[in-house]
Amino acid sequence: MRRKLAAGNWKMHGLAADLAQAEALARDLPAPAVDVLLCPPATLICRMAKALARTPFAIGAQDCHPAAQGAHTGDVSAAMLADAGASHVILGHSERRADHGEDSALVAAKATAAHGAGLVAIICVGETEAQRDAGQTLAVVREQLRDSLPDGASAENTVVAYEPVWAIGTGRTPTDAQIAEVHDTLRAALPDAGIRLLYGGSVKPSNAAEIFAIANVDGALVGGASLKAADFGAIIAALEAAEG
Ligand SMILES: O=C[C@H](O)COP(=O)(O)O
Repeated sequence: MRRKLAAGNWKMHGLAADLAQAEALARDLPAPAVDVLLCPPATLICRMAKALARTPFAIGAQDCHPAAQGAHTGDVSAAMLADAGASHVILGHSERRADHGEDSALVAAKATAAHGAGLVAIICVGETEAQRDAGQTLAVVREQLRDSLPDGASAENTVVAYEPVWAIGTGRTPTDAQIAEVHDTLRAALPDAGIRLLYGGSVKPSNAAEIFAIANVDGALVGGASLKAADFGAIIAALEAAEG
């Protein structure tokens, strides 16, 4: 059985003062029945790792460079993230694919680097609205998954997140049937039955229970609602209830 995972992606939000949100969450949920991961901006990884050191909460990063080191101004390697206290790294988020022109081959190279540094790679896939309207959703996510997963991907080192681009930060979500269709498709294509499959895109306290009841949804990658301890705590509680 796959243990459920609630992952919060703070994106480019968060200053030192916001660490209080993470500390409040850890105080309110001293022993969550699901795995909980917080992915702050790189500037806060070290401090958040220290603040949450004696809690069950894991800390993740939002990207890494595929190389171990070198002349790559502004980039951060997987080993540096691990050194700072991260255990996970989000890769191939649609915002990076769009903003930085990252393709799936680069995502796979980054995932290989993450695995080499002992990090769990959270690999994101998802269709645009135009691709969904054109009936291409399943083909798009299958191709992204095939090309983004590195050799050696396993339950221990990889998580996959399905994030429809049009649902991110919009308040819109796919229907339960649409989520189920994509998750069933991804599940069938994964090389290891233990790899967890998260849904991401406008998950909030009011829709979390419904989404977590869908087969093959092993948790969520939460953006905006992970910034407030109360909202993320409510989503974690919904996931715990779904875990039964
Ligand atoms: O990584 C998280 C996703 O992009 C979802 O963001 P959102 O919950 O703000 O829609």
